[in-house]
Amino acid sequence: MAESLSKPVQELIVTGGELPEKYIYKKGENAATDVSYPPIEVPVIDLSLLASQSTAGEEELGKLRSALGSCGCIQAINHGMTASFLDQVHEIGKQFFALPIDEKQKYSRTVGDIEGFHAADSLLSEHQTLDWTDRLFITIYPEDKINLRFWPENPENFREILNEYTRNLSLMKELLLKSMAKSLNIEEDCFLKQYGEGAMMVAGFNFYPPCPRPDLTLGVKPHTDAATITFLLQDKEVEGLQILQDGQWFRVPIVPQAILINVGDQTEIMSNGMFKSPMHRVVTNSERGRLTLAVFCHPDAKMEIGPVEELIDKKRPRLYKTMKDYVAIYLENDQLNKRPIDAVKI
Ligand SMILES: O=C(O)CCC(=O)C(=O)O
Ligand SMILES: [Fe+2]
Repeated sequence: MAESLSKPVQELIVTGGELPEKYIYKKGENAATDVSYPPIEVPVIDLSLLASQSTAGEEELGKLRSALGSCGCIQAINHGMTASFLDQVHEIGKQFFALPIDEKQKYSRTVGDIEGFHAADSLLSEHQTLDWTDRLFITIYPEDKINLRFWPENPENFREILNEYTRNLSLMKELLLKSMAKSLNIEEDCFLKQYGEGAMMVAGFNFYPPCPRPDLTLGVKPHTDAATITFLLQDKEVEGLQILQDGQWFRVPIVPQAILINVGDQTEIMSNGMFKSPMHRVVTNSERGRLTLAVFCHPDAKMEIGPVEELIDKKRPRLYKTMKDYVAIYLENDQLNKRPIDAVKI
């Protein structure tokens, strides 16, 4: 079936609580029928300590290693951004989705594009269940890959705030990738070396409108991220993210002013499985809209990525192949409903 773009969820008119069929998870699938999932305690990491040479710094590296090797995510604090700045980042997303549809559609994705405003899924197969979310997807780094045609001019400060946020995340990305390597006792540039000149950061603003039947839908279906790492600015007031651990779903509580950072498939590959790319999903709720901003970091698609040699030995044989453009492999397998990382396992 050829790709066809679906209607923004915000524009669906739901009468009498009847959802369009293609948003409904059939019984026995993964519908979120219970909102009282247990919380998962995501380790809180103080980024200002990671850079220090002190004992506290060493301890923080140990915490980082154990967190990324188990649940695959951390809540990062002391990242250098103020609470009011993070509120502004959140606000530009909220204001964009509150615009009339005609205004948002000026930035619409067209068939074949990756960037732009769109309903989260475009229908690729007749059997696919659609996510209850609308998205604005834009490349934010490096400058020469930015396509301003997809960058809203409304709200007025959108571009300025997003650029400032990008500058902060670029620094955090470097600190984290170095700290991750240091925590494994390997040379600190090991992961960064696989990045190359054309490394990219892509921002996905997700808006989840209230849904009259949270028991039948998902905001985002279960997936792992293709990225090396993902920075997630959660909604300050509305929960929704869940992580799968040992076959059970846990909700991720909101930690005010923290940035949730999770490992993506490309870090699981480069670390030869030492760090885990967590399976996660988003549930919907009937009362309040939810706005999040996920920023995905990707190495240059032309670079070869693969397990770092120092992390391969007799006890820990190589788990993944070496490849170029993992994102393309990811998309291809995801569309076939296959778990992408399995395609590059040895
Ligand atoms: O909105 C969220 O909490 C998570 C979104 C997500 O998993 C994604 O965009 O990949
Ligand atoms: Fe994700």
